[in-house]
Amino acid sequence: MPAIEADPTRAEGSARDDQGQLHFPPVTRDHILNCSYDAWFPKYRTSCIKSRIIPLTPEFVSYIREDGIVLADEGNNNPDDDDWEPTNPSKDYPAPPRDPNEPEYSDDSEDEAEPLPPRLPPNKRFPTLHAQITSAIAELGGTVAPKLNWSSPKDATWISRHPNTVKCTSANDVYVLLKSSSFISHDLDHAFDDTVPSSSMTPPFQPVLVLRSFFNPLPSLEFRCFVKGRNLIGITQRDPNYYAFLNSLRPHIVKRIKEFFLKRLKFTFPDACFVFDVYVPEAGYDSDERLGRARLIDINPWAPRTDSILFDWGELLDTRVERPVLGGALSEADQKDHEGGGDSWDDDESEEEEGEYVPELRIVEKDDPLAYNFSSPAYSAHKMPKEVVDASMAGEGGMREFADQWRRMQEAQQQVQGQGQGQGQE
Ligand SMILES: Nc1ncnc2c1ncn2[C@@H]1O[C@H](COP(=O)(O)OP(=O)(O)OP(=O)(O)O)[C@@H](O)[C@H]1O
Ligand SMILES: [Mg+2]
Repeated sequence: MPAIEADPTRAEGSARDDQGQLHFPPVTRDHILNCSYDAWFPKYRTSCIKSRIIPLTPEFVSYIREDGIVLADEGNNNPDDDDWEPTNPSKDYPAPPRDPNEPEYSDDSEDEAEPLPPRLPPNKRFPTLHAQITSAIAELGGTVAPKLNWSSPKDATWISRHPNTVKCTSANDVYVLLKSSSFISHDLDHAFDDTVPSSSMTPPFQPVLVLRSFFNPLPSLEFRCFVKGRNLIGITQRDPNYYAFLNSLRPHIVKRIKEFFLKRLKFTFPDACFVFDVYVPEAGYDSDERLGRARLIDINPWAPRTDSILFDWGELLDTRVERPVLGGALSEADQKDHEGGGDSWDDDESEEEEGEYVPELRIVEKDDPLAYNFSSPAYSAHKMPKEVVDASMAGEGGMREFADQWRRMQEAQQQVQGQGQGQGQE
C-alpha cells in the first residue's frame, strides 16, 4: 500500500500525486479483519442472506492449497470404512510436498516404493468438517453460494456443474470451486498484504467457510456503496451492463440504501471508512414501494483492493464530507447525541436526512463507453486453474482423467441429490 504522510508532490486535499499515483490512508490488519464475514455477519444477520459460518481446520486449508482435486466419494463416506481406493493416484496428479500440519496416514504396508501415501478424499481426511458442510447445505435449503472470509470463487464458475454461477448443491461442488479459484487462494495467503500493523492486539486470522443460501439475484439490482467518515458518499451499480429501467428507479434505489445504511450500519461498523455491497430486491406485489428492503451482501475495506467500479478511487478519496464521524463504532447513547437526541432508528425520513451527505448514484448509461470496457469475459485472467494446467501438461491422458473424474462425480452426485432448492433470505 502506498505511503500516506504529507507529500510535497500532492496538491492540498488531493489523493493523487504528480505521477498520478493514488495515496490511500493506511490499511491496518484490523481494517481487513473487520471486513471478514464472521466479524460482521452476527451483528447484521437480520439484513443478510441466511448463512452458516464454518471455521476451517489446517487440514482443510492444506487440501484447498494443494495441487490436484481429490473429491469425496459420496457413495462411500463412512469414515470407518477402509475400503477406499484413490480414483486419481499420485502418478496422474503430482503429490504436493508433505505438509507438517497434516497427520501421518497409518499405512500397514511397508512398501518403500511409494514414498507418499495417496491423498485421502475429504470425507476421510476431514470427516467432521465434511459432514458439517453437507449438513449446512441441507439446512440452507440444498443450494448454497460459498465464500471464505472475504472472497467468493466467482472466477471459477466456468468449472461449476451449474454454469456461470457459484451455486453448489454438495460439498464436492464447494471443494471444486474453492480449489479452482485464485480469489480463494488470495484470501488464504495474501489477505494481509500491504497492511500496516494495528495499534491494538488483533486476534489471529481464523479461516472460515461461509455458506449462503443460494438465490438468483437480478444483477441489475446489486450495488456497491462507499462510506467515508460514516457518510454514505457514493453508490454504484455492480453489474457492468446497461439496464434501461434503472433510471426510473434511481430515487427508490437511493432511498432503500440510505435507509439501510442509516438504520443499521452508519454508527455500528467499527471503521469510519468502508465499502458495502447490497442487493435491493423488487418489492412484493402487496407493497406500495417499487423496491424492497436492502440486503447486505458483503463489506469490503476502503482500500485499493476493493474495486471502485463506476467511480474512480481518486474521486472518492478527494470527496469532502461536511460532518465526518471518525473513530470506532459509537455506543447507543452517543449515537442519539450525534443525531441531536432524535430517534434515528425509526422511519422518519426528514430526521434522518438532516445534514446527511447526499450520495451520488452511478449507473451504466446507454452507450456508456465504460460499459464497453467490461465486454470481455469477467476474470478471464483467472480462468485456468492449476489443476487444469497440470492435467494438460500431463498430456492428453492427464486432461482426460481430470474430465472423466469430474464427470463421474457429477453423475454419481445427480443420483443421490435431494430436490431442495432454497430461496432462503432471512
Ligand atoms: N447467496 C447467494 N446466492 C447467489 N448468488 C450470490 C449469493 N451471494 C452472493 N452472490 C453473488 O455473488 C457475487 C459476489 O458475492 P460477494 O460480493 O460476496 O463476493 P466477493 O468475492 O466479496 O466480491 P468482490 O470481490 O466484488 O468484493 C454477488 O455479487 C452476487 O451476484
Ligand atoms: Mg467483497
